[in-house]
Amino acid sequence: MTSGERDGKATLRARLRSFRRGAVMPSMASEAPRAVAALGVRPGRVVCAYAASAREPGSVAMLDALVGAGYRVLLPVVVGDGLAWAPYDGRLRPGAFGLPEPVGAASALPAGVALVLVPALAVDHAGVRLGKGGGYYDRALASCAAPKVAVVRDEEFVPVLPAEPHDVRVDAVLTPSGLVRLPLRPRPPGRPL
Ligand SMILES: Nc1nc2c(c(=O)[nH]1)N(C=O)[C@@H](CNc1ccc(C(=O)N[C@@H](CCC(=O)O)C(=O)O)cc1)CN2
Ligand SMILES: Nc1ncnc2c1ncn2[C@@H]1O[C@H](COP(=O)(O)OP(=O)(O)OP(=O)(O)O)[C@@H](O)[C@H]1O
Repeated sequence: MTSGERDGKATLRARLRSFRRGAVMPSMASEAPRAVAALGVRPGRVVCAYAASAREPGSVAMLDALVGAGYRVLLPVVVGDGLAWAPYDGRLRPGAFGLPEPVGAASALPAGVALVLVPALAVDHAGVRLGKGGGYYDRALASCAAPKVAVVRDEEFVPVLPAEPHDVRVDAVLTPSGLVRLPLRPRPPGRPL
């Protein structure tokens, strides 16, 4: 990626962040457990989620609803330039970047994770995800085999985003309108939607 393309990613991130300022974020409390179940994940399995900030779709209600649906929920904890994972037990405290973090002991991503809900600023039709720019999720999920589902607002599911080789593609996108498996198959030329 050239420095121009990198600037493009940064500009896009700034625009997407300002687009969220002042907007009401969806709680995703009903959508998230429904999507996890729709992807075939049974109660009792481990689902990685995230504790949303005020400017991200998602909520504590989403985490409680996942627990209520019988999933074992893990949340990320920033450790250096990596992520560790700790169980969500109903308690959160302020962590790195002012984001809420779980209170219990954190460890490496365990084997047997059934699905990962991933925060994003935007996702494209190919499954390319634009995050906050720290590269945390790209590093943490580089060798994670579980399906990855990015959670964004409807307007943030867009046709094309800039992609780099290290960007971990997501397998689906969840918005308040529902779950869409990715990549979306391109339409044959000349065929209308
Ligand atoms: N809810 C949530 N949890 C998450 C993430 C996320 O995007 N959302 N992460 C996703 O990777 C990881 C944390 N990574 C982050 C990377 C950058 C920034 C960020 O906003 N950086 C600003 C400065 C923030 C500040 O200190 O004021 C910046 O770099 O400009 C936040 C989190 C793990 N946990
Ligand atoms: N697998 C990786 N190994 C090493 N460095 C990486 C890896 N993935 C990302 N990075 C580093 O992280 C930087 C930021 O990556 P990128 O712009 O894709 O972040 P992002 O996906 O938006 O952020 P996040 O994953 O935290 O939400 C990259 O420039 C790169 O240096």
